Amino acid sequence: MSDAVFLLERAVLNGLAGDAPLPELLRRLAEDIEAILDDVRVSIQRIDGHGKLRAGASPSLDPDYLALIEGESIGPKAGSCGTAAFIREPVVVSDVRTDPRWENYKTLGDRFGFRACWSFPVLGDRREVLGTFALYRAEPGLPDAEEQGLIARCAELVHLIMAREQRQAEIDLLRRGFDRSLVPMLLIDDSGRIDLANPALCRLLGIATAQLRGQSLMSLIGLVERLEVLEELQAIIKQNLNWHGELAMLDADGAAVPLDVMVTPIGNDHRDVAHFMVSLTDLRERLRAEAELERLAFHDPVTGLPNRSLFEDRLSMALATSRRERQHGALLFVDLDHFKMVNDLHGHSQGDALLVAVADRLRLSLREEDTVARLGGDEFVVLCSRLGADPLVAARRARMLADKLVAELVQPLQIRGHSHALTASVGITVFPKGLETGEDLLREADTAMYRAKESGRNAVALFDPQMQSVLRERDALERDLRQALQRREFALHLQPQVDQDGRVCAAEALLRWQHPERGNVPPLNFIRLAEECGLIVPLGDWVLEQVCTWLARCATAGRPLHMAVNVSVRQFREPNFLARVEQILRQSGADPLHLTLEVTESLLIDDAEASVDIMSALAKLGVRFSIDDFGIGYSSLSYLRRLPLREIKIDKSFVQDIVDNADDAALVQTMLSMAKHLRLTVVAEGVETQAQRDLLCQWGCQRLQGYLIDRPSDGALWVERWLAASVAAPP
Ligand SMILES: Nc1nc2c(ncn2[C@@H]2O[C@H](COP(=O)(O)O[C@H]3[C@@H](O)[C@H](n4cnc5c(=O)[nH]c(N)nc54)O[C@@H]3COP(=O)(O)O)[C@@H](O)[C@H]2O)c(=O)[nH]1
Repeated sequence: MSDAVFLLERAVLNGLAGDAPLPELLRRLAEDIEAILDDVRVSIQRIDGHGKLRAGASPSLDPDYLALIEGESIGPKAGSCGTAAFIREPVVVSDVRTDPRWENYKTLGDRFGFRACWSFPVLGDRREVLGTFALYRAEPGLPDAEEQGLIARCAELVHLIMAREQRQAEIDLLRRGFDRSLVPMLLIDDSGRIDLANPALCRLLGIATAQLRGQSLMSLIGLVERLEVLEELQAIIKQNLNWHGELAMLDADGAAVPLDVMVTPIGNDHRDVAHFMVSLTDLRERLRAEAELERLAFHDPVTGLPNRSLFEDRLSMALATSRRERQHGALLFVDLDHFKMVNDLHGHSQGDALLVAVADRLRLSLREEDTVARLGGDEFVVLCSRLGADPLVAARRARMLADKLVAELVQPLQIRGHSHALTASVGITVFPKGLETGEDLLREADTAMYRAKESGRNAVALFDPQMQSVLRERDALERDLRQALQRREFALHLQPQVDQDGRVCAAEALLRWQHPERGNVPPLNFIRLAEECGLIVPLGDWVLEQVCTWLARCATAGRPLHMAVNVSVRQFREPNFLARVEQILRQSGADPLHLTLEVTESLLIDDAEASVDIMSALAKLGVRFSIDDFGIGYSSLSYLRRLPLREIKIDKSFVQDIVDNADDAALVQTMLSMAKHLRLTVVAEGVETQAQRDLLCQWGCQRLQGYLIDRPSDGALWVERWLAASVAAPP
């Protein structure tokens, strides 16, 4: 018998080595066992994933019997095989007629000619049940000792066959998963050679599987990272650890593909690391999205230039570097002159296109290491580092650069069929000076830029320490200004306007600030500041309320009079300006026909459409509009025609020289003739001499205002005098 067993084993091992299919191996084994043992019928069954008995190899059992037990569930009373599979122990039944485990099948023995059935579970590597190996005997009884030995050995052979099959199935499943996975994967050996690469990886790199197999993983990694990766891999081989990191691999065209990489060492049973599983995630999309998010967060959407937040970051870095390196840099604040006019005249998309062109010009005029950013609107800033160790040299270089930028911007720009001639005002500040912050520098450059604007635009101004004290003074003035309204430090003066016969036809309200320490602060020193910090809005309301109260008082007293109030652009642009004027008129009881609002030409430059609407609404109520300081700003006849204007005021700078300067005389005459054509009343302001008055009257100027007639004086007293009829009224 032992020879027979030996032959049996050899046959099975040969079959396994020869890759014979499982059904054939099982069938051959069953036949060989039946040939060795007398009067036995062999049954080998498999257990499927649902715990059901499935046919394996049963060469001599009745096919009808096999059909009956096919698909039977395993359980505690499921015959010898079903029970053995269930309890994972041999079930040796000497007589199926009487054994309780055959209770449900007891007639089958007689019907198919067997009485004894000895069954052995076949367990897998993880002690899972793979199948059963059973011997049926026609007579009742138990196996003798020799048979038991043979049966145990045969059960092991069945185990070998089934376990190999199971392993193969698992390998096939894993391989299919590896091949079909969308995650790019590689299997490399401990020398870094690629054993397997799945199609997802081949697609990612554009390299065929055959080309990848046997290639070194290092050859796919960029040169720069190669050494680092090699060291890391050696470390994980030693320590048998996972590695997770990011690196770039080269695709078929040699382009670097950024990847998230997970390397898992695969040890064998002896815990020796022989292979590594490498799974990869393509990071391109994520990096693109991150880059886009960053671009949106730190760049201006119109020009693509860095925005304020990125610029402030670079500025503080540049400041720190300059201090460390004892070098000087400069910050240039570039503001386009009258840019709003482009938006108003040509629309916002033209304005945007112009901003893009300006950004390009600025970029092209600078060194690569310089930064140009857009802070918003028509404001650009330029940051230049390393302009020299000497602050004076740095200032000179910054000035040269600013002159170059101004000259560049003045060159006409052709945009969508329009030629734009821009000018810009540039403020410069050099750094470092002391312990100033980036915010301080921006304020300094801004202040210098305003200096440039004041000097007539299209100019460059350098911030100097003197400006610093101006800045400090400005801050102090702003603090005082904020308290001045509550402390009732403001007063309103009135200055009369007369007709050619010297009769008073109106009075202009002029604001005065009586500061307890500063004394009389002239409007020119605080109106712009009040505009910048928004205080002009409550202040303007207060002026309007005061004037309307006087208007109502004069009308009620039977001495009605026109009064003119200066309205600043900031005040006019308040969303509720129209409603506020209506409310003040209503509450005071003043007649709108007696109120004139003096606006400046800049109101017509910035957002003219909105101005037209508000002015028209107020004009419908009867309020008159006058263009103040006419002639010094941007005058466009087309605007004048579209606005509900009643009056223009010729600026005193023209009036003062009409006697001696032929050009100014000609200009004033032109203004008068234009006003006549447009049927507008003209008020000449700043009339100081009789000669000026005579000329103006001779040229047809209807109204005059100036020190010659009367100086501005306390409004309340002036009104009292007017009511007492001691001021001449028109007939
Ligand atoms: N938004 C507001 N602006 C106001 C208000 N009150 C005044 N202002 C503006 O401040 C500017 C300066 O005003 P002021 O110092 O009062 O100067 C005015 C007159 O005093 C001055 N003037 C008048 N006659 C003569 C003259 O013969 N010679 C001479 N050298 N100056 C003279 O001119 C100024 C007239 O102002 P305006 O007609 O408005 O131009 C001034 O621009 C005001 O707009 C306010 O309440 N709100």
